[in-house]
Amino acid sequence: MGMELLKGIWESLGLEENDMTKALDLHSCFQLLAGNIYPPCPQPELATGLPAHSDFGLLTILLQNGVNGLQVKHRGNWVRVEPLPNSFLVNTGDHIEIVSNGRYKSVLHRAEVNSQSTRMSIVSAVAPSLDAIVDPASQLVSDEHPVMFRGMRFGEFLERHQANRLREKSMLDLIRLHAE
Ligand SMILES: O=C(O)CCC(=O)C(=O)O
Ligand SMILES: [Fe+2]
Repeated sequence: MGMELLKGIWESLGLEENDMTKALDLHSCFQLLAGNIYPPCPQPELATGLPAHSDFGLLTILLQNGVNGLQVKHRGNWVRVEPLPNSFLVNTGDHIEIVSNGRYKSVLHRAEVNSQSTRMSIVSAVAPSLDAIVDPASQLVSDEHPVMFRGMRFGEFLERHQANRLREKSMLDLIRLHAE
């Protein structure tokens, strides 16, 4: 499913699927499956489920147990995302922002808790191969669109990500070459 979605994204950017599969070594891509559990909290207004962050990787595919909690930042405001029954929610990750030279943005999101129900989510991340050096696709760099990020081996990005606290889009800021 991730690969089908990526195909559409490459197409929307005018990139060749084969080129991207090769550049990011997607035949041995890094995939991570993680589960989050948010038990009911007696004072939800004093607690955070997950602080605001963007995900590493290209896409994250999220399955929720039908309990509200996810919020995304949209035009400066936090917006609640209602889980739709029998659906996956897909977030764009930092590496789509890097590869697309900023055409796509990674989604800033957070999870809140509530006092009534346990919330659960399962996250599947689709990311480049650990040894792939991820940098903006050369076809998307021009005088009007100067290169926005420096290249970094995905494995190194991940190690640094794991060593840091989740904080907004701080990982992208580490490799950003121009202020937005
Ligand atoms: O629980 C959620 O809805 C979000 C989980 C999440 O953002 C993450 O695990 O990165
Ligand atoms: Fe996330």
